[in-house]
Amino acid sequence: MMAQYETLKAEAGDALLFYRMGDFFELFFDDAKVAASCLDIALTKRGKEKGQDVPMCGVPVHAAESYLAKLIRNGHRVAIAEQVETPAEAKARGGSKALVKRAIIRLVTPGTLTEESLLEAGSANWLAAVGKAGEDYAIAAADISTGRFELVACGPGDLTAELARLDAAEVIAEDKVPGVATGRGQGGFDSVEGERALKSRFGVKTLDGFGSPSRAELAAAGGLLTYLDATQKEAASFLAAPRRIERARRMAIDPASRESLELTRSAQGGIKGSLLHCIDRCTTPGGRRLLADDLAAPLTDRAQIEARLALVQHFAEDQLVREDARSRLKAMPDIARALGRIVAGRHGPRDLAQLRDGLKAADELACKLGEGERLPDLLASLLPDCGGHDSLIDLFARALVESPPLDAAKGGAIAEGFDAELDELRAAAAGGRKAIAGLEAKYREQTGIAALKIRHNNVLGYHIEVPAKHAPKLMEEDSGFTHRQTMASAVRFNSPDLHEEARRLTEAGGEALASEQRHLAALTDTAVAAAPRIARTADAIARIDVAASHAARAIEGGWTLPALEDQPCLEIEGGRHPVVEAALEAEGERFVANDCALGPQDRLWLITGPNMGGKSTFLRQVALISLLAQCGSYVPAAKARIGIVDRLFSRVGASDNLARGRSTFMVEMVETAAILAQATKNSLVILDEIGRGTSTYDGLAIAWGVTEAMHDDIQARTLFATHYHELTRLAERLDALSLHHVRAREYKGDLVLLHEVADGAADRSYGIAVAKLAGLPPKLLSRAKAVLEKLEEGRSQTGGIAAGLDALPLFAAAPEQPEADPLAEAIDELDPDSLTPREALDALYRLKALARE
Ligand SMILES: Nc1ncnc2c1ncn2[C@@H]1O[C@H](COP(=O)(O)OP(=O)(O)OP(=O)(O)O)[C@@H](O)[C@H]1O
Repeated sequence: MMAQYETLKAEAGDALLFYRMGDFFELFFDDAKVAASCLDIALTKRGKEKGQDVPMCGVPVHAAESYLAKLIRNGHRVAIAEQVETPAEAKARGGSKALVKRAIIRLVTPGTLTEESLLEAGSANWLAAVGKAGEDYAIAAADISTGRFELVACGPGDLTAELARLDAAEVIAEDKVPGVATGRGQGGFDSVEGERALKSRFGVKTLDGFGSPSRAELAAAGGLLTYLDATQKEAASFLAAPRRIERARRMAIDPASRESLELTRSAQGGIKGSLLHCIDRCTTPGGRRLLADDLAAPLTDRAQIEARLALVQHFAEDQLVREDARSRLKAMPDIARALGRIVAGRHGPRDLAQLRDGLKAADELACKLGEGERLPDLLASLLPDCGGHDSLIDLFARALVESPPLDAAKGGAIAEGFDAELDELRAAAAGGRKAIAGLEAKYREQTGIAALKIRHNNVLGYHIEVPAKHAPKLMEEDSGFTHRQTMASAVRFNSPDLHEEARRLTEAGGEALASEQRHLAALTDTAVAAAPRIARTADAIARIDVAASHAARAIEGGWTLPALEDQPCLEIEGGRHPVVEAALEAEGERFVANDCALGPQDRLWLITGPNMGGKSTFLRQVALISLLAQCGSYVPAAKARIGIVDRLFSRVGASDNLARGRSTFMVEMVETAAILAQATKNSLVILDEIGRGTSTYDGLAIAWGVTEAMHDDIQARTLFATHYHELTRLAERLDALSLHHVRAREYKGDLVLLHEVADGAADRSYGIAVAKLAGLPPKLLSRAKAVLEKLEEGRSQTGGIAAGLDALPLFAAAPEQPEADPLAEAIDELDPDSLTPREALDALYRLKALARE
């Protein structure tokens, strides 16, 4: 057995090996130690290897899924080694000592799950493979729980952003990829292999239909498909045809910006407190997954965005349509995930019934939605995808009982009347059960033992059981009963009649079960054959759900339909931060709405004001409103006109993140450098106190430089919140920069924060007033005030830290013209092709002389 174990373990590599032994999966050696501590189960030992105890632990097969879930969540991969023959087969093959054959039937990894219990209903579960060809990178991503398959080409610099968008459960690559934590794949990361694998999986002769993927994309697809084959073994995995994602048609958001805007996860790491949680009013898990996708990748194509918005408007403006659609959606099963399990062969009869019910509901929803007049184009294009499954629905409706069992093992999934032969077998089995009940009554009467029972167990099958004290009667030779087993308090018997009835019953039952299995297999085949179409239906339903969710959220929050523009403008009236507003509402407080107006003439807002005044909130709300609009959602504002944003950057100064122990001044600078390198005229940049994580002089100098660069070179729409009041001097010189502040008032010695954004710079910083709000001791505060007065006195005498800046040649930011270089000019004038050897030698002497000068 150990030899067999070693072979399988070698195949499993770094995955934990679940070695099937009877009703348990056992783990040995280091695997056992790792699993026992992760699962908090007992570590025991079994036998010896080279004189040492062999550590062992095990989990029962029937409960294996929950243990698997825990291991996977903790970052482990698990190889499942099953018995692939029965002990009887092993005996027949190799005698009584023969070892049952085992084989790894699946490698369970975070990115290749299909089981309901191992997945989160509302999030996609991506496996991403990184491919490379020359300097080009690409990602092939698959979610086999729903069949989605994407190819994305990207440069080395965009890779992390793209992986952050996917938020993959597992990332694999052939070699280490800079800046990305990846697992080892199973090879196949080359374009030739990728092309072959794609062609063979989708049965096509050319890849033109998939938009002719690049070499890097093919390499990624090759690695991905090889990994799926290696982990899924014999089981199929469902993949729709690959979709090539054009990055240019999505808003680029780098990982740091995603984090700082808390799009799909809050700063604490949970979904609560994130934008996604705040806007999600989806009623289906598929809708919820698509909403998360949409938020992670807002569009940049105006027509596409407007098409989505028109669908939301359709639902927003008609309460009846919206509510009817939402209540229908709410009752729909998750057909995408059911399909994933069916194709993988890890399903039960209930999954087939989910398809039946889901597809029927989808069809009915489509009919209902189709009744409306003047349907939005997007809806008109989605409706046909919702239907077309009539024959499958009809077949499944006839074949399956209303609510079939999870598991096919005990039968009872196929409906009565579907197959006359099956009905007969079932009737025979039922007759058998009745006959046995009749026998029980008959024997009680015959023996006069009221406590006589006919029971069933796996060892004896059907048998007669009487309390021990009555046993002698049945033991008599001519009693007609045969003794089978004596226990402490009861004795068990058989009888020829019972034996005969039991045989008939078992036979009929067994045949009925086999017949059910055949029907279920045929239904499964039908579903698998229709998989691509069913997946399209699931996609269409998800899109409808997302639109209805946006509409419901908009009505709930009084949101508005944004207008989109191709020019880089950004005009928001009465904008609100949806997450902060919801948090305030929960405490019975009111959010103060604010306006923002950025355009080519006024594209950089410098915002000052007291701590806690609402600067960060304002910055983020502007970013979130733009992002929501480009996802195709209404926005929390009274009015919004949004010029399409190609890239969104959000940076928070170092000290804001120090609590999490992640950000340092260095990271802040690296990120600022990234913005300067990547932002364009059409980007939206949000800088929250950049430069404050270092000494005042250095910080101000950097903030100053960044402001100038954003204004003069990048020219992106920018909001910059800062405590460096000295920066406000830039307003005099930079045309497209304007000053704003969050308002505060001191009332009877206390600070009142108004959270209103107003024009002009803040008059003072109110730092000490905020410290008072925070409850610093009065003695300390009066000392701080005294120090401040001294400092301010000093500032008025010397001009403060920004003294001397007025003398700075601000507009000499461009490097000065270098002095003319006669030597370079002389070399430049030479035309080597037209020189004779003699002239060339002369030229050389001339140049040497020039160099000496
Ligand atoms: N528009 C608003 N209406 C009502 N309350 C608000 C508003 N904006 C912010 N607040 C409240 O003020 C708190 C602080 O806001 P925020 O973090 O944006 O301030 P800040 O000016 O960036 O502060 P700091 O300079 O210390 O980082 C928020 O948590 C919120 O409770």
